[in-house]
Amino acid sequence: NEDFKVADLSLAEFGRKEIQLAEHEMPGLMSLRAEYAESQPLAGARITGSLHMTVQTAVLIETLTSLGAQVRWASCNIFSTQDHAAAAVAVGPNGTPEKPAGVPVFAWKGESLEEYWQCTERALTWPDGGPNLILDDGGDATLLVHKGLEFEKAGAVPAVETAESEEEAEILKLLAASVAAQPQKWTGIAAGIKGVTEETTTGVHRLYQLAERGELLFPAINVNDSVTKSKFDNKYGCRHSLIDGINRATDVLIGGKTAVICGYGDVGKGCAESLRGQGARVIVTEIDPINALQAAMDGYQVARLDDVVEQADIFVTATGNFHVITAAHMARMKHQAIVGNIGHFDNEIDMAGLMKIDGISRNNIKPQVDVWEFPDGHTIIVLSEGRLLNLGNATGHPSFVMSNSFANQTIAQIELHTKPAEYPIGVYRLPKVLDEKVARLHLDALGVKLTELSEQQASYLGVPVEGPYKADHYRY
Ligand SMILES: NC(=O)c1ccc[n+]([C@@H]2O[C@H](COP(=O)([O-])OP(=O)(O)OC[C@H]3O[C@@H](n4cnc5c(N)ncnc54)[C@H](O)[C@@H]3O)[C@@H](O)[C@H]2O)c1
Ligand SMILES: O=C(Nc1ccc2nc(N3CCOCC3)sc2c1)c1ccc(CN2C(=O)C=NC2=O)cc1
Repeated sequence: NEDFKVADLSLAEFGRKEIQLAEHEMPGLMSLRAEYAESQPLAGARITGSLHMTVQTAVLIETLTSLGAQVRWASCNIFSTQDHAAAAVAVGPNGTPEKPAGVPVFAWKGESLEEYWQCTERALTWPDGGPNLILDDGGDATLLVHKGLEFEKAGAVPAVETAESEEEAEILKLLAASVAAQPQKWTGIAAGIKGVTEETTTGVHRLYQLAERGELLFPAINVNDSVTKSKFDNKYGCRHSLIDGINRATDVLIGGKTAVICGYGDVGKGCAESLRGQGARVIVTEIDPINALQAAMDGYQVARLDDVVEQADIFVTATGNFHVITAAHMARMKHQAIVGNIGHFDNEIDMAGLMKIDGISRNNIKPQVDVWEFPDGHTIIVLSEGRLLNLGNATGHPSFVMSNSFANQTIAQIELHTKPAEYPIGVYRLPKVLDEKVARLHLDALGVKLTELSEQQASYLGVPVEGPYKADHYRY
C-alpha cells in the first residue's frame, strides 16, 4: 500500500496551481526557504504534523522539506482538508498522480472520527519508528503519544466502555489495537520526540495542563501567543474573512445596514472595522469596561444585545463565550436577519435552544446556509449552523495571514531541532526578537521601509539597535 491516503490524486494539478499562487502571498515562508537553502537547519528532522490540510498548509509542508526535514501529515479537523491541496502534497512538485513523489499525507474532507484518529496514528508511525518533532494544532497528535505511552506503562488500555465521549472511545479503540499489534510502539515513539510546536489557544491550554500535572513528555513552543501569529489570526484574518463568508453565503448588501458585533477583542475589532468599511452602522456589545470604552472611543455605539436585537440586520458573535445569542434573541430579530459566529467553535449561538422552539422549521438554502422560520412566519438566516462562518462559508484565512502564523511555526521547529539544550521540558514562547523577525520577513512584500535606530537613539530607549524593541508585557 502507498504511504499516503487522500481523496483523489487527480486533483493534484489543480492543487499545485493554487499552491503556486499561495507561495506568492506567503513571503514569510518563501524568505525562510531562501535564507536556509544552504544551511538546511532541519536536516535530520522527522516532523509529524497535525494541522488543517489546506493550500496554505501545503506551502508550510514544502517549506519544512526544503529546509531538510522529512515530514508526515494529517489534518486536525475532519472537515478542514482541501482535497486538492492534500493531493498536491502527496504527488509533490516533481511527481505525477501515476508516480507520486511527495510527502506522506493522510487527510480528506469528511473523515469519520475513526478515520481521523487512524490518520493521526499513521502520521505518527514512521517506517523506522517515530517523529522527532511534532507540529500540532489543537494538540491531538501530542495527546495520542501521551495516551499511548500512559497505557503501555499501565500495561493495559482502558475498556472502550469507560470512555466519556465518542472522541475518547475512538482513541481507546485505536490504542487497544495498536498496543496489541506492537506492545512497545508508543514508548518508542515518545522516546524519540524532541518537542512540539502548537498553533492554537486550545492546544496551548492542553499543554499547560499537561505541564502543571508534570506529565509533559517533551518541551513545547506555544506558537499561538506570538504577536505575529495571534494578532494576524484574530484581527486581520477575521477582518478579511468575515465579509468573505457573509458575501458568499448571502450576497446581502452590507452598506446601510445595522450590524451588531458581540465582543470587542482582537476578533471583534477586526470584524467591526470590516463591516464599517462596507458602510454598515456597527453596534458593539461588551462585558468588559475596557474593551467597551475602546469601542466607544473608536466611534461605535456600545449597547446591550437585548436593547438592539429588534433593529439590527446582521449579528456576529466574537466573544469566545457561549450562548451569547439565545433562542429568545433570535425569536425577536427582524425578518431575514443574518446570524453568524466567528468566535468560539460552536456554542456562541444557542442552536440547540433554537431547534427546541415549538413550530420552528429549518430550510436549507445551500451548504452552510439555513433559513429558520418561526411560528409567526418571520425568518432568520443562520450561517454554518452557528459554527465558524469564515471557515464554513469561506476558506478561512488568506495566505498572507497564514504566512505569519506558519513562519512562526517554521522558526519554532528550527529552535527545537537545533537548540535542544535551551529547551528543557516546559512550555515556551518564541523570544521577541524572533517574533520581530517574522514581521521583518513580511515587510518587503508590502513595500514597507523600516526606519533604523541610531546607536544614540537605541541607548536612549535602552534597546538594542537590532531589537527586541519592546518589553515582554508590551501590548501591541
Ligand atoms: N474564526 C476564526 O478564524 C478565529 C480566529 C481567531 C480567534 N477566533 C476565536 O474568536 C474568539 C475571540 O477571540 P479574541 O482573540 O477576540 O478573544 P478576546 O478575549 O480578545 O475577545 C473576546 C471579547 O469578548 C468579550 N466577551 C466575553 N463574553 C461576552 C459576552 N457575553 N458579550 C459580549 N462580549 C463578551 C470579552 O470581554 C472580550 O473582550 C475566541 O474564541 C477565538 O478562539 C476565531
Ligand atoms: O476548521 C477549519 N476549516 C473547516 C472547513 C470546513 C468545515 N466544515 C465544517 N462542517 C461542520 C459540520 O457540517 C459540515 C461542515 S467544520 C469545518 C472546518 C480551519 C481552521 C483553521 C484553518 C487555518 N487555515 C486557514 O484559515 C487557511 N489556511 C489554513 O490552514 C483552516 C481551516
